[in-house]
Amino acid sequence: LKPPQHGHQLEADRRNATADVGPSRSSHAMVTMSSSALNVLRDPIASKGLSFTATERDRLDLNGYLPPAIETMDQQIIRLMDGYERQTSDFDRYLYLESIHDRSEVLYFRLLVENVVDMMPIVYTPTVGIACQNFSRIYRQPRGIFLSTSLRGRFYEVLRQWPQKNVEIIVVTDGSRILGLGDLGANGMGIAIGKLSLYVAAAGIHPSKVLPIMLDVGTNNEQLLMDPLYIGEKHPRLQGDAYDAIVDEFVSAVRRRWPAALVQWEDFSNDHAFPILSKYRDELLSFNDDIQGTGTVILAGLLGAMRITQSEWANQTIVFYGAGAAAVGIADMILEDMVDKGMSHSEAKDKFWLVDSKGLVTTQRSGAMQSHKLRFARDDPPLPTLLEVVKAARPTMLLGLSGKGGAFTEKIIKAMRSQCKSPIIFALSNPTSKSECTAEEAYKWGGSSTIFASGSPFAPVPIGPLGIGGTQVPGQGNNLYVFPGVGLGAISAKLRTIPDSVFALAARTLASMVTDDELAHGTVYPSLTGIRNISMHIAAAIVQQGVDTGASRVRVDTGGDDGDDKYREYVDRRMWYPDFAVSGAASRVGGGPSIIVAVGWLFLVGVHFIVFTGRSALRLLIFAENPFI
Ligand SMILES: NC(=O)c1ccc[n+]([C@@H]2O[C@H](COP(=O)([O-])OP(=O)(O)OC[C@H]3O[C@@H](n4cnc5c(N)ncnc54)[C@H](O)[C@@H]3O)[C@@H](O)[C@H]2O)c1
Ligand SMILES: O=C(O)C[C@H](O)C(=O)O
Ligand SMILES: [Mg+2]
Repeated sequence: LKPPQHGHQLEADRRNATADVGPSRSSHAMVTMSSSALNVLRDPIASKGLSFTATERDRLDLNGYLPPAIETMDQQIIRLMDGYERQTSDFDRYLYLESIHDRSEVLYFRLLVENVVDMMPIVYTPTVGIACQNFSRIYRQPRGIFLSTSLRGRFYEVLRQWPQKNVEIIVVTDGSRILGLGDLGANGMGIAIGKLSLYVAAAGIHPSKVLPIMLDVGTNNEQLLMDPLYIGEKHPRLQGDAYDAIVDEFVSAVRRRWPAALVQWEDFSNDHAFPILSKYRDELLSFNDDIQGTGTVILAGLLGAMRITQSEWANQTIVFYGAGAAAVGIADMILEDMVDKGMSHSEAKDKFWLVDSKGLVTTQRSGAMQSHKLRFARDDPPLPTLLEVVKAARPTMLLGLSGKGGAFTEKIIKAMRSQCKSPIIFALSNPTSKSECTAEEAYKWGGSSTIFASGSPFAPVPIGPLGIGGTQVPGQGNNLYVFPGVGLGAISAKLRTIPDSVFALAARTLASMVTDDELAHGTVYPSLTGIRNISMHIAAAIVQQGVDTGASRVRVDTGGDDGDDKYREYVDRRMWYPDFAVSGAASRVGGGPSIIVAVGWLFLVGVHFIVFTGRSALRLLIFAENPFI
């Protein structure tokens, strides 16, 4: 995010301004006045825009730099919503919201919190995908940190200069696999920014404590390399030792600068995603969102689906279309849950059928196979197409993680339906254009008892002519339900690392928050309107587990009872709500004066105390001498 300016820094600017050497004495006064006042107005964390009060305007020399109107936050929100509603495309809405983000973090996040269902698809998938594809073209001003090949050896120096001492959450990408859109190089910064918007809006992390980082090691995207407007390093991606050294330098720099911060690895191609996760997960507070966050959210959704069909793992056969980071992350989580619930490892593994671009993932395939796939390879003969796999496996669950839009064709879904009463179909690839099928297609071809979820949102679908059969509400099977709560929990508990048990716990917590009514509509995820509550519950469960197992470095006073509420209160208190009253310039800039006021009060109370006790003592003395007074 933009380097935040703190109250004391703003005050210092005001004082230093008088020492400015201007071209002439008369213009000097003007320059100094305007620069300090404009610093306040242009600081996206401190600025309150038209909500600066008359007193604040006097104190901060803002008079004349703002129009006379003094507005409440709600009035400002009305104006911003009016502008939002005038935008004619989602991409324009994205640009509009980002322009607010750059001017006032508080207003931007208030808009997101109040309009989460409408605005999530704008700042996040699917629109963030368009933003990433065009990131170099829409680039206006700095946000976050670019650690690029040309800065090798200086990463710590760059992080040290970042003005925020207390960064809590870092989302880092190397841009190599942005959603299902492939290698977008430095343009992938848009995804880190989008994820962090959710950390703030959905988990209440303060905007000054989140930091998007782009590890720009080049790109293999020819179009970008040839684009004169491309903002990233214009060379092919570093590989092998050179790549590893960059990641290593990044990790060392973060650990030195912000040892307690959490690092979320985002959208790394799977050749790096798995090795990075296993190399650093025990030495850095970190997790991979695409592997672990996705595994968690999909496990939760499938547990919900089994509540609808009143079945259990023993009754399931699961076909994965795509056998990369996300698919294997999900398979791992399901496998663990199956074993946890009493199945043997081999019994559980037999439930999985993974399909990649070459067909069924099987040990009988010739040539080398990536180790993450090998773990789930079957011993069956090769089957080249998804349709053949569906016919052979007879799945009850079909999960799309291929990045291949439209891959779940009518034939495939109908073949599944002919073998199973309530097909569970999750088309999870992002953005919408990469979804393996639409919600409408899933219900149309799979029947009205189909249970559907998708990575990017789809609108509810009416059932039967004129919707007489009610509506099916597709759930959004997206890691957005998980990473904000996991991050919030990890930093609230001050964990050192994030073990697998945290994700299993997050999945159970999320699954438990789906209501029977939601399930009755075929929705396996709770409504997004409650996302802050969901994040809070996940985080509280993580803190509680951390305290119980000794992994947490905080203590929570539970008052002797089992303490669920106390953990929720503890987390809830940490969550920031976008409001000028608690976070605007007045409270920050007013830090100095309020200390003076507090000291003044203490002084007066002290004087009163001395005078009163002195007077009483005097009276007592006199009374003792003369009992008739
Ligand atoms: N919904 C979510 O929360 C979520 C989370 C993570 C990833 N995803 C989506 O999942 C997709 C894959 O992500 P990933 O990290 O696993 O990528 P990945 O590159 O690691 O895996 C992609 C897999 O799909 C296979 N594949 C590619 N083209 C195919 C084709 N034509 N037919 C069959 N298989 C094909 C590849 O062989 C590979 O196994 C992306 O679109 C991403 O947006 C969604
Ligand atoms: O970014 C998302 O919407 C989900 C996921 O992390 C993805 O890579 O697709
Ligand atoms: Mg991702």
